[in-house]
Amino acid sequence: MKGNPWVDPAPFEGARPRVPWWVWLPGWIKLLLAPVALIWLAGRLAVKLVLVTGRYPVAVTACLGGYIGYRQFGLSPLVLALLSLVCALTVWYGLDRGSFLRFGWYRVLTEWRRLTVYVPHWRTVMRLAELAKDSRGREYRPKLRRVRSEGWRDKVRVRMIPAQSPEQWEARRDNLAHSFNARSCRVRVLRPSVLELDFIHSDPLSRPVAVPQLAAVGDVDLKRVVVGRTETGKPWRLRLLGSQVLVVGVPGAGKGSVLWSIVWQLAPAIKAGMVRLVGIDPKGGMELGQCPDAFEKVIYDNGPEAVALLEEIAAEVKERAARYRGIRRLWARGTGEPFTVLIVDELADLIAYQPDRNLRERATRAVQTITSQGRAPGYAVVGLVQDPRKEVVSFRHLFTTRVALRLDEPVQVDMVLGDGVRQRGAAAHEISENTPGVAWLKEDGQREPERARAFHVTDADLVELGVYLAPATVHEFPTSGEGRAAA
Ligand SMILES: Nc1ncnc2c1ncn2[C@@H]1O[C@H](COP(=O)(O)OP(=O)(O)OP(=O)(O)O)[C@@H](O)[C@H]1O
Repeated sequence: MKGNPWVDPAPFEGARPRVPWWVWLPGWIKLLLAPVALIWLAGRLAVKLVLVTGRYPVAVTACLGGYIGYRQFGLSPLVLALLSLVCALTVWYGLDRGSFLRFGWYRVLTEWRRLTVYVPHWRTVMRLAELAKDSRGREYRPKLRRVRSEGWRDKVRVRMIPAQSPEQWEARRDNLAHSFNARSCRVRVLRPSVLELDFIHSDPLSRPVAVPQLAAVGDVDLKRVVVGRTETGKPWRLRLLGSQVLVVGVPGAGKGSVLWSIVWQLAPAIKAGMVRLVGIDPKGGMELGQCPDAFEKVIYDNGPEAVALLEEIAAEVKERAARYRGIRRLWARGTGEPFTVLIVDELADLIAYQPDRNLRERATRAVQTITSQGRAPGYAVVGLVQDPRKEVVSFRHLFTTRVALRLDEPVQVDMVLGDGVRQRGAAAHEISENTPGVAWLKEDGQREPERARAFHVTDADLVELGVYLAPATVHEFPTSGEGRAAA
């Protein structure tokens, strides 16, 4: 026999079976601990049952009610009760659709989506999206908390794992949206380590929002001027008193509708003399010329006249601020002086594209004075811009309310709304061309951006506005002699 027939076996590479620690305890200790373990298990089961009932109240009530009804009364009364329930729900839907959806349908939808979409796929998606982590043989997985469906979106609360940051979730918004069959996903931070994900299924702002009736009396809250509707169905309230507003959007994005929605809502106050509008439209009056009666003064170019108007307002701001000093901190209607809104249709034409350097610098200085000092003495600027580049509006930070309508590039969203706002879901560059007037809004001091659509102010509405604001023509009453002669 040649050589040694013995071959070394390959080293054992299988994982050793992990056995729970209590298996090694002596039998008598196991016996002693058995009742404690049973009580602990029963407690866990009770907690689970409470959680399931809390998460699926409609399903649990329906199943339990159905079962008890069947045991007590039999099948026919149960079918009859079901039919009556369907009739009652139909009547409820017919009488008050809003409350039916909110308190009925969306609750059912919440439970359905939780059960069929989020719970079954949560673990796999977290692992594949690398949002779950393994450390020392233990898996750390983000916890799925409350789910609320509102039809057009699902709000899903999540508890992050230790050492995770919201940015990691923001970087995976698209992955999450596709994994859970949604059109898009937004990430909001609720409190430390708790996030809320919005899974968007449809656009509640796809239809234009009609302007409301013109109010007859002149009581307008200048801190909450309603200029449209937000995607949650609430009014879009724009702050004018104590704020400066910058509206940015590509041509055709609907800047005109934001502008005219503001004027529309201010109309009663303008008529009552509480608000004064001043306008500059460097595009030759294409926009503001549609309803000149709304303005006390309006200039249709970007030349010396427009600059003189800006300087006149800047001087007024300084003069009024000097008078208010030590007396009041913010304009109020009790002062008897009108609140002034300066509307500039294409701000860049005045402060960036103006070829005359002297005029450009004077205009820039005046606009800076009004925006930086006009808050307290009751002056608001509504500046509309197509191009948000830095050199175009170098003092964007002086505008405390920014409105981003449809934009071309993601970087423009950061320029308008500020750094990090796009990551929180404000995708103004993704607004569809088919929904002009839809915008992302951000006010200083408010963390989360909001999505809204301005009222659709049609040409017919502008005619109505013009008639409403036109100075009353006073016809001389015929004297009795003339009256008789005419007769
Ligand atoms: N809120 C809105 N709802 C529905 N349609 C709108 C809305 N706003 C604007 N539109 C429609 O979109 C088109 C472009 O609107 P608009 O002229 O206001 O855009 P713009 O941004 O002012 O454009 P430009 O910069 O060229 O003046 C118009 O046909 C208008 O009817």
